[in-house]
Amino acid sequence: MSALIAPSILSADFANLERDLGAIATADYAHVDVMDNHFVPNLTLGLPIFERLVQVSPVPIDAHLMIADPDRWAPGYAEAGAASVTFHAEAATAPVRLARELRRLGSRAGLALRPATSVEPFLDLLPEFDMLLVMTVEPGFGGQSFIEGTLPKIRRIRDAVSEAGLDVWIQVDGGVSRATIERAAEAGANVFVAGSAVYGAENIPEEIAALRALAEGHAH
Ligand SMILES: O=C(CO)[C@@H](O)[C@H](O)COP(=O)(O)O
Ligand SMILES: [Fe+2]
Repeated sequence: MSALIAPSILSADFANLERDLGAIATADYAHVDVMDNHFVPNLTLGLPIFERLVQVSPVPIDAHLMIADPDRWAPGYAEAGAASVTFHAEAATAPVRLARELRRLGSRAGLALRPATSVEPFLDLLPEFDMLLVMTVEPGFGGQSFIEGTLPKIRRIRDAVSEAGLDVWIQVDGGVSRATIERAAEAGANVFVAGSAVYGAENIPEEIAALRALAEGHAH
């Protein structure tokens, strides 16, 4: 499976989001972090801005919802045209019902796990999802360092997905850079979110290409 790169616009200039989406036109997705100051101690943007981002982005949008009550709010992001909507396992009341609703609305459905959340209770639900997101930092902020202790969870998901013969993508988010992406790919991740590494680079297209090449060198 090829490696997909999804730069996070959390590290973009919020006064120039259209320009900064244009800067990642060679990426596979634009990763949009929605934070509500309840599920995480930070606040970013909501549906009115998100709807415009979908309209102006040169690449499909991958929504990462760090919000309370995703059962209520997540379908709106699929209706707005997100290619993928990921909500947190810790926040959802009825994850299967919500995943089915997202798929019915035409979006891929993703389930996110904080670093300390075990995947075991969710393994039986893998067929209901298109992607599992393993947070490799505590959600809420960009620029944190990669938590190596999440690698066994990535391997566990990779093994469960392949044993079940499923095509569930594994995304990593947080602290992904040239220094860490190979270990995440080796463990089984195939979708790589990078905020500060991409937007902090001198040459953004070159950084995206370098991350993709490093990940593909270790892909399964
Ligand atoms: O979801 C989040 C943070 O909660 C991320 O998507 C960050 O935006 C990643 O930033 P870097 O760690 O790559 O700087
Ligand atoms: Fe994210």
